[in-house]
Parts: sequence; structure tokens; C-alpha cells
Amino acid sequence: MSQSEKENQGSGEGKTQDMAIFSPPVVRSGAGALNRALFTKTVNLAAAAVNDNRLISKYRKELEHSKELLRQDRLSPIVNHPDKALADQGKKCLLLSPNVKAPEPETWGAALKEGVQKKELSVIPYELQLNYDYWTYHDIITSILPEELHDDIPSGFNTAGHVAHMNLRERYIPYKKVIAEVILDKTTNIRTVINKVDNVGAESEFRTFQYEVLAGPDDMQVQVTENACSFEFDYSKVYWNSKLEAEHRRLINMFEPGEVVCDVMAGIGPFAVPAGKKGVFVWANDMNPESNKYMQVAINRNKVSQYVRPICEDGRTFIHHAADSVLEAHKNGEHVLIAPKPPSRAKKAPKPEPKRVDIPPTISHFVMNLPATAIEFLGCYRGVYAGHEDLFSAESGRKLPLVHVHCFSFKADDETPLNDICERITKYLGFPVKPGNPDVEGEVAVHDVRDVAPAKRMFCASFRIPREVAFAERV
Ligand SMILES: C[S@@+](CC[C@H](N)C(=O)[O-])C[C@H]1O[C@@H](n2cnc3c(N)ncnc32)[C@H](O)[C@@H]1O
Repeated sequence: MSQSEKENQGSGEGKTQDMAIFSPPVVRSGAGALNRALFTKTVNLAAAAVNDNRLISKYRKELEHSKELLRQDRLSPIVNHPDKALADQGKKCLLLSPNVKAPEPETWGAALKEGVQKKELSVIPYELQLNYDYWTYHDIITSILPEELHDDIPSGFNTAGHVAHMNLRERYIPYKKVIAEVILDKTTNIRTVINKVDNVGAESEFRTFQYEVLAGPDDMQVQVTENACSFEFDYSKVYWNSKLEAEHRRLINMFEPGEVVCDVMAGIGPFAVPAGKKGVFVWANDMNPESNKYMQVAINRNKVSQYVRPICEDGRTFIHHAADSVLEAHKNGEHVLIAPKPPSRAKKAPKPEPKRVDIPPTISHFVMNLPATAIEFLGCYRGVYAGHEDLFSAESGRKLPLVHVHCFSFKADDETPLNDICERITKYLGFPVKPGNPDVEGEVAVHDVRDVAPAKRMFCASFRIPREVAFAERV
């Protein structure tokens, strides 16, 4: 081996650092209480003590370039000198790669050797102390769980404000408390960890769930911000899913200021409140009285009471009631007045009049986010505008409402889910539909929203209510 080859090998160039030394100790404490003190470790390294602090940045760059500097996630290579007296004088060290050994100059690379030769550096042993705070959730849990559980370490959870909501698989249940404690320690802004309690697949009518608190206080009163609106609610009493923010935004972006939107299953208002904020009139219904209560809270918090009306009834009856009530509001001349921007003080222009926006006579969009069953409500559109063909005459320029109905279907790359969804819409609407352009009567646009299970996805189907359905006689 030539001298340069020896030097190369010694300096760690071309060699991967042995990073296993930074793994936490294996603490197979079982399902018992989490003992954070067991997660301490001393890693023996070498460090380049820098004689003059003004040279730190120069040597940091050089040693980084020659791959002699320690590169390890969440560890700064610049540390205080291990000698307390020198540290008190402000002396610093640069931590070196584990391949570099202080007593073995043949492991030092050219940059290090040169620094030592110039008496600007000295290479010293350094005992790096690592503890529980250093390691990630994954590191700690891997260290605790037995190896047969390493293949699918629980990592995902929903959050609602300070609450992390887990849905642990059966085989991780014995470790639920330890897992929750570590999540609590390692996730900023999480104060409570809960686990969904299996209720043998049965979902509650209001899409709430049974849970047990695994770590932190049993405090389910949460605050969240979504689409620039703030919500405060009891997460145990109403439905909330932070993973739907993009879907909420997608539909909100379709609504125009001054239009009317009827949200049939509005929850606490993640469609309604931001839509109201952009000047859309919203009739926001939910059958859960708790949702209705917290929607009112959100309306007040976000100052959208001029635009958003909370209603609490069965969505099936709401559909006709909403069409009638919007028309009534229009006939009564209900409107909002939008205060103009104050004129600049320099101009002595007369104060501009507020802008009046009337509630239009008809609904532009219905939203139905209750994916498990909403399609079954579609029969309720029959007769929604019975006797009101005039409202949608060619001269009026008005179109029948678009319905956006959420649903579940298969996960497949072909047309299977589209055809499945269209078949079910056909059945419940009582009118044949096929995949296509929602502006064409009898055609449906299907948007793929998100994965919900290995073989199941959530979709949103959008279509205009067919004339035959809208103008049918009410029974
Ligand atoms: C999946 S959540 C969606 C809530 C909200 N739209 C969202 O995106 O977060 C479905 C909502 O439907 C409400 N709900 C269930 N059955 C209903 C019915 N028959 N009529 C009206 N609302 C209903 C539940 O209370 C729940 O808030």
C-alpha cells in the first residue's frame, strides 16, 4: 500500500463513517414504564481542538471537505473544549469522524496533519454524551420493541390541535403507553395522545369515535387553523379530519363570491367558514347538535355571520328546505352590505356607498361529505326545484346546482371505481349517469381525494342535478 493510499484510508475519505455507534442502547424494557434514564451513551470520538477561535470556520470547511469532520444528524460538530478551564476561556473543538483516532496519527488526513504541524490544531480524545433527548421517536421505539415488531413501527397519527390520534394495530397494543409517551416527548405541540378504541367496525352516526387516553391529560378541547380560519371544538364530540384540508380548499376554490352553497353535512364548517370568508353565502347544516354549536363558535371567531347560517337537521329534509329557504331569503331582499375601503385622507372625495350584495334566488353548489352513505341521500334532490323551472330559464342564465358528493370506492388504476360510483349515483338519483363532464346533463366528474385503507379510496363525484330530477313533483 502506498503512503497516499494509507493516508486516504486513515482519513476516512471514501469510507463510510460507522454510524451504528450513534444508535441508542437496546432497552428491551417491555411494555413497562418508559425509563428515559436508560437511554444514555458515551461515544468515544476524536476532536480537533482549535487554538484560536478565529480559525474555527476555516478548519470546519477544510475538514468537511476532506470528510474528516463528524457529519451526524442533529449534532453540531462545534463543541466546547472538554477541559473545563479551557472551555471557560471559550475554547472550542471540532468533532471528527469516527474513523479518526486521536492517538493514531496515521488515521489523520492531510488537513488535520497540516493544522497540527502549524500548531493551530491539536487532536484530542472526546467523550460525546448522548441521551434520550438526542434520539428520534423511531430510534427510541426500535430500541424498546422486540425485533419481531420492527417491520411496521407505528408512525402515523391524525392530529387535531394538541391531540395526536392513533389507530394502533392489535400487535402493538401491549406497548401502547410507551409508544404514546415517546410520541408526546418527540412531537412539538402534542400534549395528549389517544388511541381509537375498536367498536367492531361500527361508526357512530355523527362520525365521532370512542377513544382512550394513552398519554397526557384527557383534554379534547382543541384549536386548529385551516384554510386561514380558526376553529375551536371538543374533538370527542364532533368530526374533524386535518387530512381533508386540501379537499376543503379544492371545493372552496370553485365557489364564487355572491353564490349560494348548501353544505348538507357541514360538520363544524371547514367548507362553510372559509367560503363565507370569501363572500360566499352558505347554508351550513349538520345533524349533530354539537357540530352545530361549534360551527356557531367558528362563525363568531371568523366573523362570517353575515354569510354563514348554521342549521341542524337531517340532511335528507335539509335539501328541499334549503332550496325553499334560499328563494325565500332572496324574495325578502336579504343581502349583505360591504363597507368600501376608506378613501385616502389626502383626497377629499365623498365617502363611497357600501356595496350591496343580494342573496341570489338559487343554489349554485350542494356539498355532501359523508362518504359512507351520502350517495344514498341523492333521492332527496327529486323535486328540489319542483314548480320553479322559470328560475332556470335560458334567459336567466342560471344553471341547476352542482352536487359534490363524497364517497368511498375501490382502489384501482382502471375505470372500476368510476363505474362503481356512477352505478350507485344512477341507482339513488333515479337518473342514468356516466363518467364525463359535470356540465353535461347525465355526466359526472370523479375526483380522487385520498387513500383511506389498503383497498379503499375516498372520491368526490360532481354533477349537475338533472332537470328531470330537479323539477319532478315533490312527494
Ligand atoms: C365526514 S363528516 C364531514 C364533516 C365536514 N363536512 C368535514 O368535511 O369535515 C360527516 C358529518 O355528517 C354529519 N351527519 C351524519 N348524518 C347526517 C345526516 N343524516 N344529516 C346531516 N348531517 C349528518 C355528521 O355529524 C358529521 O359531522
